[in-house]
Amino acid sequence: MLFNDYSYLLRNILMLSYLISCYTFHAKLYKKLRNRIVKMSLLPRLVSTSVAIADHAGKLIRDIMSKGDLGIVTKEHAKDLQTKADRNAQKCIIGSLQKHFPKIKIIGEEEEEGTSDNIVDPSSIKVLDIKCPPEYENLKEEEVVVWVDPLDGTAEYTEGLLDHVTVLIGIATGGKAIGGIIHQPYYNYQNPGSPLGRTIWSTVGGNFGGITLQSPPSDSFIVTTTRSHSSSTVNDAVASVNPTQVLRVGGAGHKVLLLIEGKAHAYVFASPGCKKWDTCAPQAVLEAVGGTLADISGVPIPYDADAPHRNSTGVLAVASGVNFTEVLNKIPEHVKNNLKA
Ligand SMILES: Nc1ncnc2c1ncn2[C@@H]1O[C@H](COP(=O)(O)OS(=O)(=O)O)[C@@H](OP(=O)(O)O)[C@H]1O
Ligand SMILES: [Mg+2]
Ligand SMILES: [Mg+2]
Ligand SMILES: [Mg+2]
Repeated sequence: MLFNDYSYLLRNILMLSYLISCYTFHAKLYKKLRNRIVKMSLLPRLVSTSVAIADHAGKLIRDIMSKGDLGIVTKEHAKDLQTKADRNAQKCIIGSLQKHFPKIKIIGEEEEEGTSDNIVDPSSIKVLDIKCPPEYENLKEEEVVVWVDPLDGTAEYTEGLLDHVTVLIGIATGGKAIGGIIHQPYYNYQNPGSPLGRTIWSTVGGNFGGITLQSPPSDSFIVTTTRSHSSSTVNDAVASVNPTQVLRVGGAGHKVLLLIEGKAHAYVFASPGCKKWDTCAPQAVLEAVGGTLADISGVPIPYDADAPHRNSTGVLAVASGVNFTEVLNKIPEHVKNNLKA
């Protein structure tokens, strides 16, 4: 009896000391990671944090779809949809960015403000090997504008075209896109058993991760454009670059991923419908891999805080290795002028 009491006590002491050592180990590891994050300069810290935030927003988007009640409402017109996933993802992204970077200016697609629930936990932030170009080493929060599209490809989300959906967090300073995060919550959803979702990140002039750059075929010229918002000007612009194939898909994030993975040569959208939160992150990722994104006349898109939200002069982008000027020179003057008017 006495022996049993002792062995019981000993077992509990051993168990307790094991738990304490586990806790101490994890607390030390956590502190070490936090210190590494805190010591990083702003841009890599913002990119690392935004990767965790975008991953979390992606989980919210999948949760809402799996529960089945999308809470769809229309915004400015019948084709302009918003779901509970757009709203919840925006609240999570803005709330988390504000918590970690209180002085940066954040511009999101939806009206929702950041909330304190669903804030990304600091322990989920991984220290990524992000290169900060020397000119941004001393960047301050006050100099940064972050453009957020919490769910790019809402119409496609509601229609079950899930690989068109992305979460976009674009980082800008001095009017230029300098960092981007594109999270694709349903990447691999048609390959059961493979890990679901992926996150691509970049710093312009630095490095990128989460994707393998592939060249598009050299014996064709594949163009990607909108699937839901065509017009005669949109179609004239596409036809003018003599495509061998046209991929009509949703989302600016998704279209730029097609350019990076060698599935399309150019993204041609001669329409004033796309916004800065659609293009900032994709542009930063595309430029980091050697591609180009500008307006339909080749003029750089400005990303300052007071820039108009709408990309009223359209979008033209090419994959790495495709000559932007050659494609631009094929866009007819009437297309460029229609968008300037
Ligand atoms: N007013 C207007 N005119 C022309 N085109 C427009 C307009 N509003 C939105 N769009 C295009 O519709 C697509 C979806 O819009 P958004 O990216 O803003 O929405 S969302 O992020 O998917 O919620 C997107 O195009 P694609 O994703 O390329 O199909 C937008 O560029
Ligand atoms: Mg929208
Ligand atoms: Mg969008
Ligand atoms: Mg959106």
